[in-house]
Amino acid sequence: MRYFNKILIANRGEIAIRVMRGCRELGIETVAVYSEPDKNSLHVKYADEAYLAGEAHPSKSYLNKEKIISIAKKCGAEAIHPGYGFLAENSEFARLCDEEGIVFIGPSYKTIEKMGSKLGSKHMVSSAGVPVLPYTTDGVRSLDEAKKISSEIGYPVIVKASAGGGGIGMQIVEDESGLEEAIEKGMRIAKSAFGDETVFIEKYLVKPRHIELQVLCDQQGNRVHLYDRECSIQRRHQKLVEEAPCPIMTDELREKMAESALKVAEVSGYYNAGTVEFLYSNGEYYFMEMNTRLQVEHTVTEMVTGIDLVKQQIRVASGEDLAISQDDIKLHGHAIECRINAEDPLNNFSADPGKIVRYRSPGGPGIRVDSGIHMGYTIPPMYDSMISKLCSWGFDREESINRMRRAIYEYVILGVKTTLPLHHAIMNNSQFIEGKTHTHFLTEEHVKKN
Ligand SMILES: Nc1ncc2cc(-c3cccc4ccccc34)c(N3CC[C@@H](N)C3)nc2n1
Ligand SMILES: [Ca+2]
Repeated sequence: MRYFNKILIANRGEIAIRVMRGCRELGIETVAVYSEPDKNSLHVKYADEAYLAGEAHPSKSYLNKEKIISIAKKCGAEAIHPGYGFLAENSEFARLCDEEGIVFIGPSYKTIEKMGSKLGSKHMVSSAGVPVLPYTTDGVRSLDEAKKISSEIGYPVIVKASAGGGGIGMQIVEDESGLEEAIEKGMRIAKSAFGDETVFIEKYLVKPRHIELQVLCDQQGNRVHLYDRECSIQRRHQKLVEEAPCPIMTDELREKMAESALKVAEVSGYYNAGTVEFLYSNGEYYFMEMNTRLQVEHTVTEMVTGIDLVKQQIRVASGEDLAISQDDIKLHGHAIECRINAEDPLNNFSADPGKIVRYRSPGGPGIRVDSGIHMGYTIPPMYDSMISKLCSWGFDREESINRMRRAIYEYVILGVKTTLPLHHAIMNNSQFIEGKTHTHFLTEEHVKKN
């Protein structure tokens, strides 16, 4: 079954190739869009057709909604897959696609808009009984009110941007004396980063774990979950290592979190693939936000369930019923993903673009490499520094760690500095091996000592 004749992939790098692979397996023609510096990149070579979207700066190319839609219309693409980042969670782009009669492969623009507000989505899910941390339901409107609510919540508290993402603008407040400045700073950053200064306050959890549930819904109200992922090893809110399933998950906790995730999908009228993010601490979990896109780390979920999320996205976007029921989805083994970034971990992770002069990717049992690079490729400086995702699957967590160690040893990328040495250290770190990861794992000295 083809679902569509032609799909335009409005992205670049590894995720553009990943989506094109799903299309190719379904016999669907692929259209790439590219910026000037990307004209010789792999995703352009891989596609059946390719069109120049514009200059290097994303606003002129990968974020140029009108240009992308006009290319889709000109080449007869019936649908657009946005990947992640760029326009993936841009409700205006999804609305424009609807208006032009082009299928946006993702949820409705109304759902994207609803879940884009941290405050709005908290209200919606908490009234449906999904656990959330105590928070200022109407955002912060006055300092006095904020002081009153923060003392009720109990310090430490955290100030967050409602329209925000990726932890931008977050301010931790240890006691009331720091509240006013934190609110002012949070509002200023929220205004400049998201054009919306709304901030809210919630209870701050010290060293929580980041556990997220993958959901997949069709347009007829059928919804399934594809289990959990743990993404606690982050640096400046950039995930570095993700794994499935979560190492500390119990059957009881999983059942409750999956039920909550499906409830979030239900009340938000969600369809297509989505991820519900929770923070976990001391046996309790709390809804954080819902990501209305296919995520970078969808790979580990695919490896432990055997389900191709991109092909399922395409299927439900065409209006078909879900082809799988909850009983069809079984967890098998354990998978880990290491994000390989062209950054220097010993120089504050500063980006290190440049030409790849030696490249050999690993392989063998249980290894998956999703990358957009090749020998001789020059990594451009103006895009995200992630150049490859190294994934390993094992019968259990221990085997998946051993295979990841082997793959890191085999992986040769010369010409740019990368995070490979950091991943080597993490995969040999006793705390990680015991599954005791939390969100401040990387900030603690022990990783550097290894
Ligand atoms: N109420 C409350 N308490 C502790 C938190 C701690 C973090 C956090 C901060 C730094 C690294 C993290 C890694 C995994 C999961 C969470 C974090 C956090 N976020 C939100 C955005 C995400 N990238 C990090 N929100 C938090 N919220
Ligand atoms: Ca998010």
